[in-house]
Amino acid sequence: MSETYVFFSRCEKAITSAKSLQEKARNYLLEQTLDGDRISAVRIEENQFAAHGYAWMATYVSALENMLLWAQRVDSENQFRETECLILKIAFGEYLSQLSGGIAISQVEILRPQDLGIGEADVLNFHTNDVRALVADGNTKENRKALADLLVNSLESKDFGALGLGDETLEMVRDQFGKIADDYSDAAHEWHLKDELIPIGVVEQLAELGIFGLTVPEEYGGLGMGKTAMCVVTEELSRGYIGLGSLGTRSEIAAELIRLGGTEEQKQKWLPQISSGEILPTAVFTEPNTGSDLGSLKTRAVLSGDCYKITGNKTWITHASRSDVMTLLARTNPDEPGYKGLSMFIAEKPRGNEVEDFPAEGMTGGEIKVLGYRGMKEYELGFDGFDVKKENLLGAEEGQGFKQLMATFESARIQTAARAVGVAQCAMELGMQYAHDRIQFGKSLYNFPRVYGKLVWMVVETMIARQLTYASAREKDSDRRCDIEAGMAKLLGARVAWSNADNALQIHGGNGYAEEYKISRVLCDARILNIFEGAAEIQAQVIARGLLSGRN
Ligand SMILES: Cc1cc2nc3c(=O)[nH]c(=O)nc-3n(C[C@H](O)[C@H](O)[C@H](O)COP(=O)(O)OP(=O)(O)OC[C@H]3O[C@@H](n4cnc5c(N)ncnc54)[C@H](O)[C@@H]3O)c2cc1C
Repeated sequence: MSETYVFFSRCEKAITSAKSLQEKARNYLLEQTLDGDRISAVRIEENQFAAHGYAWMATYVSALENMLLWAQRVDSENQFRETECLILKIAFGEYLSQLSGGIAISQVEILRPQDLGIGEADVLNFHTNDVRALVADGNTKENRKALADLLVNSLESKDFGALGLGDETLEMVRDQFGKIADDYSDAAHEWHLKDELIPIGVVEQLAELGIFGLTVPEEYGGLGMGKTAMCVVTEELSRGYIGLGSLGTRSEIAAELIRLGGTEEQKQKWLPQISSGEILPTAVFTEPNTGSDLGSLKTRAVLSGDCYKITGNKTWITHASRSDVMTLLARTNPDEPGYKGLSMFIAEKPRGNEVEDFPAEGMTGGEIKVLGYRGMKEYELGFDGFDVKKENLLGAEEGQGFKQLMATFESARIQTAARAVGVAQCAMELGMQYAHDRIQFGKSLYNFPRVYGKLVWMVVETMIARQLTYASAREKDSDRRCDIEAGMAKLLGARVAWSNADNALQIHGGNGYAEEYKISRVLCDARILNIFEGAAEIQAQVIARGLLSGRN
């Protein structure tokens, strides 16, 4: 029996133990939250810390499962080298330890086993010989040092462990977009510092490469690629700059909305123009008093002749000025205060110009200055009798807006998870470069265990977040429901991006705090990932509810 085989089979058995632990937590939570045979929303909220902690626990277990699948795939391609072996060892050692020792669901909230009704005996049962062996030979100082030695030239070789994409086309796509990301890396920092829009020439270049229609079916003018390709492109562009990786986000949302919820006529009309990048969409959902609880939004749409008149306020609208069409969620039925009264519109608007950001009748707007995630700019918008043609009601049916939007959440979250992985990789690479260049106490920072230890963990955890993201994309590509998987990828990815950025800045010392250094920007860029596309608490809620109701 080969050593690799023994290792994999040990990982498999540890996953079985982790799943038993997860099952104990689930049973405990069901006891707390079941009202008859239904899960009670009120009781979930009363037990929110435990419920969200359970979501995190399940995310860790899924992460381990997907890491093992990754390793097996890589091994089948004869690419399971010492680097991949150490990544797997450290990942298993650390996450298994945290499962029974405590998971930081935020910097100030540590989930302990007892919070989920898991007693000492259960923890002892979890610590099987296999789990103990993996922890003992997991995130150890020897393994961290060995991996740090193997990664010493990674910035030149761009080899931070085999990705296991298993597809030559995807590898080529990755190379192509990776080069673009590298080419614009310096310019992007200038756009950020000057708080400028990404130059339109760059948008046009990316449009020509098809990023706006990547996943749109070919019959509607897109490239007809899967969500896995979307992840690869998004990750690489975001590694250069989150703004580049986010240019396609609103096109992806609009295209999904129209593809899944539009009439055939709407698909024929809008999808080709979105795919080519001829029109840039913006997503207009959030309101000043309504963010996470979108179902209660207030902006009204009243039918008057051939048009709906839109009245109300929206906020946090990305790329709003330089866009040509808004996917706009508004209330068509005032007697229905919940999500059932909402409808989605494909609202045309003129693009902003040098004189006016919003040269449209019935529409005003103002820029919101932000810490990071610049390059497209954020706006608050006011609508006062703004006209939207009746034919632009999505699906030609009122009251479907929230459902239509929910149907796009999986894809949007997978795309955001990929952005997070790109930002995490960027932070790690910046930290590694600085650690090599900076000499203190007569040697480069990379030589200190507390410095390479941070970097090694960044490499490992970025790979974990990446594999979870690819796994959710594969689920989506197989047409399976994957709201839980997408939520897990987004939840973990956002944390990894933030912790990588924070720790890479730490490695930069004082210089990291200077605007001149890219890591200062990456820290600000990374922070948003835990807030938009569903804040971390909302993702945890979705995951917990889904798992408690028996979906996985
Ligand atoms: C840079 C940026 C770009 C954006 N782009 C767009 C865009 O293009 N289009 C658009 O429509 N919107 C956009 N948004 C809005 C974004 O989607 C919202 O900020 C997000 O949904 C959170 O809503 P909120 O800010 O109102 O926070 P709130 O809903 O007020 O929540 C604040 C915090 O409270 C906590 N919280 C909320 N609900 C719960 C709960 N049930 N349980 C426990 N904790 C909870 C969370 O920690 C959350 O972060 C953007 C936001 C930003 C900052």
